Parts: sequence; structure tokens; C-alpha cells
Amino acid sequence: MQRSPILGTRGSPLALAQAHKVASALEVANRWPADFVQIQVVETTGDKVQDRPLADIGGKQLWTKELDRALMEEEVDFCVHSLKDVEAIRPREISIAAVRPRGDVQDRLIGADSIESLPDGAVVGTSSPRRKAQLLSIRPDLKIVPFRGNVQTRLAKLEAGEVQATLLAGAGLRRIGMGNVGTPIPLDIMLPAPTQAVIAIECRADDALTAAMLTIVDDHSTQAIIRAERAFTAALGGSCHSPVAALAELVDGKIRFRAQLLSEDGRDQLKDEVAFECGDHETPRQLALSMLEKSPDSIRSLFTPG
Ligand SMILES: NCc1[nH]cc(CCC(=O)O)c1CC(=O)O
Repeated sequence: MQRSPILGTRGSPLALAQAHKVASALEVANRWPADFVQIQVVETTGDKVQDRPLADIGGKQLWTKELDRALMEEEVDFCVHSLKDVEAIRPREISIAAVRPRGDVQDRLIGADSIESLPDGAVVGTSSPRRKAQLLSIRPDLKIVPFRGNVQTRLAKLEAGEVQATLLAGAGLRRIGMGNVGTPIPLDIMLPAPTQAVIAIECRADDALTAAMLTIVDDHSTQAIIRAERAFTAALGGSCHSPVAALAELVDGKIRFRAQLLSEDGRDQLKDEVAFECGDHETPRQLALSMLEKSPDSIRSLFTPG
């Protein structure tokens, strides 16, 4: 590549940390000089609107629309995203060219040592329907309040006493140098969001040169895992209102897949687990459909299976 490639990213500290990680990986793999990759910040609707629950303003496009536009108009060559924030079905013109090795998949509780030790009726801040439902399923007494802003803002609100506790992804905390903050919650209590802890790099589907350049930093095991998790969520037809958790892991060359669907109040829930070969997208799809079929209305009404 003659000129510096241009990387598009959101401007939050977490997004910038991820962008710098990807830029360094590319520079090392291609033997480019340090800072050869240009980082261009693109503000998204999700960044601009901080005072309302995301579910009220729209779907996950909140984090992708402006970056997609910058990519399609060739202002940037590729975009770096937290894959968790990227909708399961993407425009045909854009493809995931590479994913980085998955980070810490566990969520952390901040403000208390454990969920059990939170005082009766404690106020917990989270805007994630999944985390809310998972908490309420074991602690129906808790008061869950909407809690937005970037990771630093949320920690400052917690410090100021707005809430007693909050939950954040271990992966995000580690990436911004706060790997020692909070207590990891066991996976059997809090299964992560599909594709949590995965950084994805997207480029224009017709840009074979950039795609080939990005392949160097692609992690094949993580690809297999996220393809299974995205096949599952695409079949569910969930939105950001939908409390859903899923985790694919490579065990002895096969995929171990755990999933959980919950009602918004956490009173109803379904858990299931299957194992299948890498590259099998039909089994996670069927799992999604069969879980929905078994679900009560309180869960099924939150999805639009396809
Ligand atoms: N919704 C914001 C967001 N998007 C990705 C992460 C964490 C990092 C990741 O999952 O890759 C976070 C913060 C959080 O959930 O604590």
C-alpha cells in the first residue's frame, strides 16, 4: 500500500484504545513504521445522544450508521468496532474482514463484592436489558436504573453515589487499562452478550486490496466463534430491547455453545447448550428457533425470528 491506510472509529476512550490496538497490530504485521495507520474519529448518533435510553432512539445502527457512511464514501478504508455493538445483519456492501482474538468474556460487578452481597433493594445502574434481566432473575428486589455514558462517565457516576453498583465488560475495562476494576461474575450467573469482547474490522465488500491487507491480523478461532454467535442472533431477530446472552467456545476443535433468553423482568428464562462443528451455522440457527418455540410470550414477544 502506497499511502497510509485510514482507520475509522468512534471517539470514546474505549473505541480509541481498540483502534490503536488494531493499528499497532497492522503496523507490526506489515512492517510499517509506528503510527503509519491514520486514525480518523467519526462521531455516531449513539455518542451524541447521551440522555435517553438507546432503545428509544433506535437500534444498534446508532453505533454504525455514520461509520458506514464514512466507509462507503471512501473517507476511511476500514472501521474498527466492538462487535457487540454491531447489528447481526449488515448492509451487503460492508463485510467483516477480520476479528482480533477474543478478550475477557466475563462481566464485572463494580461497587460490591458479589451480587448476593448487595443490600436489599439496592440501586444498580445498567442500560443493558440482558444484564438487567440476569440480575433480576436472581435478585428480584434490586432496583435497576438506566445508566449510560462511556466507561469513565459511568464509573464517575458510581463514585458520586448515583447508584450502588454497576456492571461492565471485563474486556472493555482491560482495554482502557482498568483490568483490576470490579469483580468478575461467574459465567453461569451472567453469560455475556453475543460477540462480547471481540473487536471487528470492517471494510467495503468490493475492496479486495484492503480485505487482503486486513486478513493478516484476522484470528481464525475467533471467526468461527463469532459466526456461530451471529447466526444465533440473526435467527432470533432480537433488537436492543431483547435480553439475550450467548457464548461459543472452542473445546477440542468443536464449538460449545451456551445461550440464554430472558423476559425483561428476569422472571422467565430459558437456558440451553449444544455442541457442533466449526462452520456449522444451521445448528445455532435451529437452537434459536427451538428456544423461541419453547419460550413463554413474555420472552417470545421480544423477538422477530427470521
Ligand atoms: N455498549 C458499550 C460497549 N461495547 C463494548 C463494550 C465492552 C467491550 C467488548 O465487549 O468488546 C462496551 C462496554 C461494556 O459493555 O462494558
